[in-house]
Amino acid sequence: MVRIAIIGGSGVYDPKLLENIREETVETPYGSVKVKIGTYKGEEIAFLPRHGEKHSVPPHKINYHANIWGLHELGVERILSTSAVGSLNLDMKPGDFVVLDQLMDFTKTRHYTFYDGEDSPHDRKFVAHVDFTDPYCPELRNALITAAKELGFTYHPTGTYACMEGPRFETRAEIRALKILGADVVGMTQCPEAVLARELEMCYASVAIVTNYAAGISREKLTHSEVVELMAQKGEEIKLLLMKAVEHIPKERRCACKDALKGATGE
Ligand SMILES: O=P(O)(O)O[C@H]1O[C@H](CO)[C@@H](O)[C@H]1O
Ligand SMILES: Nc1nc2[nH]cnc2c(=O)[nH]1
Repeated sequence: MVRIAIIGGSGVYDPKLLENIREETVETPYGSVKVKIGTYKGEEIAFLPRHGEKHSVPPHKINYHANIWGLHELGVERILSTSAVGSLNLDMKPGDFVVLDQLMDFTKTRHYTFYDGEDSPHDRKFVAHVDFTDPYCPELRNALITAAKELGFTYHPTGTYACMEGPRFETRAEIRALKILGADVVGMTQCPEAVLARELEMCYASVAIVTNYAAGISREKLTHSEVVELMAQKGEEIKLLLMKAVEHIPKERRCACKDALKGATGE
């Protein structure tokens, strides 16, 4: 049974961190999803690159529902992900790791839930309003923080992520507004990925890697190539961090994530 999955963001396209890799295609009510499954220190781990192996899928077109449902079908309970972000916080410099603890959703065209009542394309045809006060699993956050500490990486134990629709980068005015609202970093993929995991009672956490200062803070033009370039430079560290974090994931789940649907459906 595969209990742990890694979702790779921009710059994290292959599971070179795993051994004995096989590929599985999982059919879901939202379409099929290809997942690579390998082992790390005897533990089976699933890996999927959210933009596809060749970064062919833009953030607003990712099939988040198939990805999360597919991992759930495999028996995954814990998801670690990476997110390349722009920083609004001068203390969070390019190359720094940020273990996200909060998010704000400014996306516009996405589909945000598995629970569409009668319209749901599966047998979960109920209404559900999950608690999302703390959108990230505390146990997975601790595993990431402990790993970053042990590896001596420059990291920030908390950070608020503003999720924008994209695929364009932000205007100066949008970053000014997001800063007033308390965002530390900005990206385009945490929503709905994080809440869909919560809706299936899976633990989810994301380590953000700052690739640039955000629009208006950076003096340079923002480019995706700069994002991918910095992620490539950090590739080895990201691999080490994820695998060290896997070692620190408790076998038993004592977090609230596993009971997310309790009370959410009004039953
Ligand atoms: O969040 P990940 O998947 O790391 O990707 C980030 O990198 C892209 C911008 O360069 C956007 O898709 C943004 O969300
Ligand atoms: N939205 C957004 N996503 C990013 N990913 C990496 N850098 C950025 C950025 O500046 N803005």
